[in-house]
Amino acid sequence: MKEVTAAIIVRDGRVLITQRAPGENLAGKWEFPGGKIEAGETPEECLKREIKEELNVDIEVLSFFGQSSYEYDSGTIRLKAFYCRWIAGDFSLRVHSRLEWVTGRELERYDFAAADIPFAQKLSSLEK
Ligand SMILES: Nc1nc2c([nH]c(=O)n2[C@H]2C[C@H](O)[C@@H](COP(=O)(O)OP(=O)(O)OP(=O)(O)O)O2)c(=O)[nH]1
Ligand SMILES: [Mg+2]
Repeated sequence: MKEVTAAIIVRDGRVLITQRAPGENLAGKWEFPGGKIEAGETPEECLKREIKEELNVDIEVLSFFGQSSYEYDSGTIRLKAFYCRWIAGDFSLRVHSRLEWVTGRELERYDFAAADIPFAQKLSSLEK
């Protein structure tokens, strides 16, 4: 099982979502940025490293948001999401094709990776 972390970065009432690039697994799907936990890493360490690698910003990991598992054809993943706060740096796209800051209601319009759908639903219900 792949253990993957995802960042729920909220700023001014909007959450950051990113689109997976062409040629990647799940290309074109939207996700909460993050990646696979490496040996010896805590989920929090993984998330800070991944967000720096992928978006070139520093974050603080605040609290656990939720966990989801999904059996893709490519294998089963367990996704752990954390509320995070941007600390420093300008967002730049290093592995994704797009990023958007969206409200809970707007989340419903995006085609999320299957493992992310429960998170998108939870965020949109928190806003209602
Ligand atoms: N980062 C991330 N991955 C997700 C999400 N939802 C989801 O199904 N995945 C899947 C896609 C991948 O098959 C797997 C690992 O994600 P990844 O491709 O971001 O891993 P990584 O950043 O470590 O990248 P790499 O070193 O393998 O290239 O998890 C999500 O919200 N965030
Ligand atoms: Mg990633």
